[in-house]
Amino acid sequence: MGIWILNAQTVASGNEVTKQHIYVEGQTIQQIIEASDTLPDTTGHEVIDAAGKLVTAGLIDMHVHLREPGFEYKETIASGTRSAARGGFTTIACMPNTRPVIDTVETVQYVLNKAATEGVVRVLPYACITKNELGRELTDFDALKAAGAIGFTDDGVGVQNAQMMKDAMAKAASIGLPIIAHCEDDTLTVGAWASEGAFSRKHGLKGIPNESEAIHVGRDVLLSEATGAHYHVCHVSTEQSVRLIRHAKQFGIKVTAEVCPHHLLLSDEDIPGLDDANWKMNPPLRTPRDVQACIEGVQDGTLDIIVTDHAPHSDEEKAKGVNLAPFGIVGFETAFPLLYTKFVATGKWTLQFLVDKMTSLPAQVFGLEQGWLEVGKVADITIIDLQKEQAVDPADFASKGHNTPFIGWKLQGWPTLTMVGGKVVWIETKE
Ligand SMILES: NC(=O)N[C@@H](CC(=O)O)C(=O)O
Ligand SMILES: [Zn+2]
Ligand SMILES: [Zn+2]
Repeated sequence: MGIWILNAQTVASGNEVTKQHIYVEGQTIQQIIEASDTLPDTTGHEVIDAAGKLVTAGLIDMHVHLREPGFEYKETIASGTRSAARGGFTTIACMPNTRPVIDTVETVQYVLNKAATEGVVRVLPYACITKNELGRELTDFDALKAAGAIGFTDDGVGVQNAQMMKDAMAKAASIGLPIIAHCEDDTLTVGAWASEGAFSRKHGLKGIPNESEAIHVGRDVLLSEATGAHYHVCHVSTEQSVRLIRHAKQFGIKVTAEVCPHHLLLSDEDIPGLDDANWKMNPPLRTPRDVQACIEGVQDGTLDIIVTDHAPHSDEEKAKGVNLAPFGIVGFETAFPLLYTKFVATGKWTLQFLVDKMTSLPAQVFGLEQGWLEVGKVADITIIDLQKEQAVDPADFASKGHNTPFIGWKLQGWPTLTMVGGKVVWIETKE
């Protein structure tokens, strides 16, 4: 007994879709056939009617915060993976800035065990570059890799010391895992939460300058060149970083990069004022010129993939005001609709371009086997209603976090079903 997904609209090329029937048995896609008037014999099988809907490989998000262990009031592996499933994601890579941080074999195993027992999508853990993310001493990369870590990052903070980063890259290169870098020079960002730009000037705030990010990018592409490490840049937000990454790629340096939907869609000039911390995230919303540079970076491949940096915080924390509230916004449940509505429905990107940025390209960058809707591949599948229009309402989120600046945005392209390894883990129920 298997599952037939009938009349699926799958991405052919560009904006073209093909109508296909997909047969899943066990954990695998067993058959994909061109849809004709005669339906396949589905006797004895489960049937999912996908007529009129887009069917893609499950979305992949390589930068998320699940908050467990330690910050279960913000999110758990159970709630975070449900939120991911609702956003159409089937594989997610989680950041180690938990409490305790993920810097030991035991903590990596804790995340993997929780994900296996309580999670509904695939969870790939990153481990810290330095113990406690303090930047003083490298973690045991060999042991962490053996425990299941897929890369190393001190996300939440930048690695301030160049020698430490060089040692980390040399070690990572020797065991074939990437360094995933939150790029921020602390000496340039103290006491600031908004970008240096029209908003910070208007309100007389100290601004976070673009160099605080780009200085690390520049340093680290050189360290990547020197060590041969795969260097992946987190949440790129500035024109200067895009330029440096583009340049490094031209020299054959093994650098890849990610960008978040909010850095492609919002600038500091959109921040409504000083009383809503849902506009506070790290890196901050930059100037319109940076937004444009990030869009161009995505379009020419400088920025390889799109990630959410899903960073849930409690309503109480976010209500503390812009100075005291923590940095971060949720992302799983709005990412695809935002990008589809603002870039594909407007004709700027093709459907194929967006889907690749969220499926096969992250798979390629990180060497994952998921990410393709093909016979013989694992049945991680997302069904999306491109016509359905709905306003963003955080009350609908499966995430414990409601911290989004996109409240009320009318969007199209909402996921309706998510399948992981042949098992439906989320399905839209009609209200
Ligand atoms: N992005 C954020 O604003 N916050 C992240 C940390 C991070 O991604 O640097 C968090 O952990 O809350
Ligand atoms: Zn970060
Ligand atoms: Zn992050």
